[in-house]
Amino acid sequence: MSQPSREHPQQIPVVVLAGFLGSGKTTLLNHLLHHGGGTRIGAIVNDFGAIEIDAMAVAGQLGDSTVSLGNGCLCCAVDASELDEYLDRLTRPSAVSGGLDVIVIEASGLAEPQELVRMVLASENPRIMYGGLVELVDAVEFDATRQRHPEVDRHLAIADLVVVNKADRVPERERERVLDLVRELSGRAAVVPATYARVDPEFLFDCRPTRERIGQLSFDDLPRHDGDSADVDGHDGHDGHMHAAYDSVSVESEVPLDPSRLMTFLDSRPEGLYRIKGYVDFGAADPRNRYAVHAVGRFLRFYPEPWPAGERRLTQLVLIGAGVDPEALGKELAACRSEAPHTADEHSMWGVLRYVQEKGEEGAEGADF
Ligand SMILES: Nc1nc2c(ncn2[C@@H]2O[C@H](COP(=O)(O)OP(=O)(O)OP(=O)(O)O)[C@@H](O)[C@H]2O)c(=O)[nH]1
Repeated sequence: MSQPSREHPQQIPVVVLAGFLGSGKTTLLNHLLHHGGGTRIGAIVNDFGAIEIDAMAVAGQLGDSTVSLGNGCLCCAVDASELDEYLDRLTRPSAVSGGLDVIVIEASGLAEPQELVRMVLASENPRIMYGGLVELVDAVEFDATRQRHPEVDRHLAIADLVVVNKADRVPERERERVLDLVRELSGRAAVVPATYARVDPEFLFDCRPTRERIGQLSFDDLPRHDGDSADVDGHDGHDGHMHAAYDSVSVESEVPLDPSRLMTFLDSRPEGLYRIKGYVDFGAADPRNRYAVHAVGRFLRFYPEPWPAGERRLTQLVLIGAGVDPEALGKELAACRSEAPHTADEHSMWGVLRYVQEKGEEGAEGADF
């Protein structure tokens, strides 16, 4: 979307990637990393939850050009000077050989995008420039998300690019309806449908020089919502933010989980438990693979993948929900630990395998968090 101008050839565009929980932000970031056509991408990954699942999912692909902001919501967890520190790290001439072409900040699914944009605009780092806001929309969940979070409309209104994702999961007429609605709400943004966030990377960053962005946001363009007294650093009351209503639980276990117990837990998960992500170790039930797990609303999928060599065998899960009892959820998950982690029961994985994607059924890029 944005490109260093001739006057500031070394300025690196910083693109903010936002969108509600599970809409496909990490999938898009991974897509860009795979299909960026040689563009050197730095990433700042922010997660809501104490275990950095998203950072793990992109780690290894970026080497020293990724930094992770850890627990909490970017718009609250750090102030502009802290963000600057991360940007400095990525833009230091020695940081990545040859330098980066673009930096992508993957916001937590509960972030307030305008706060992030403000932070980038307020950055004192002369080597960066604001490169635009990309909003991901889950086409399946869009109506329900808007109902629960009317502020989504406000987020779309300041976006530069809206990717209406999961097109594969809605019939064509429904897709067109959502696209029209998003176009109406987002005003000046380019709106593109996508499956597995496969959009042309050129939508986000220009691989060739000098295309100046038209109508780039400035502070004045950023709407201030009711009660928003944010200063330039983006510090304000956070009561109206989406994350104020959400709780997250992080669970880590060295004892493998019992597949049947976990499925009982997942099949009866409470309505408000909107998002689950992480990796599960089923121990002797499948010693070769770890299972990436994703739940978004009522959608559930497991993605088996061979344990990386030398990786500690751990289950790491982050659960995010509204109106849930984090302590009770933690206890329920703890009760899913296997009592006989070294004994395999050949039937025990059946429940899990129902939720494993068939080859060719979904995106070829597999488990993208
Ligand atoms: N069917 C389908 N699934 C998708 C698509 N895009 C992403 N997914 C799946 O949706 C789930 C969530 O995707 P992520 O990329 O992790 O979403 P996210 O926005 O980073 O999630 P949070 O970090 O929790 O906010 C994963 O299981 C993805 O594989 C799509 O276009 N179609």
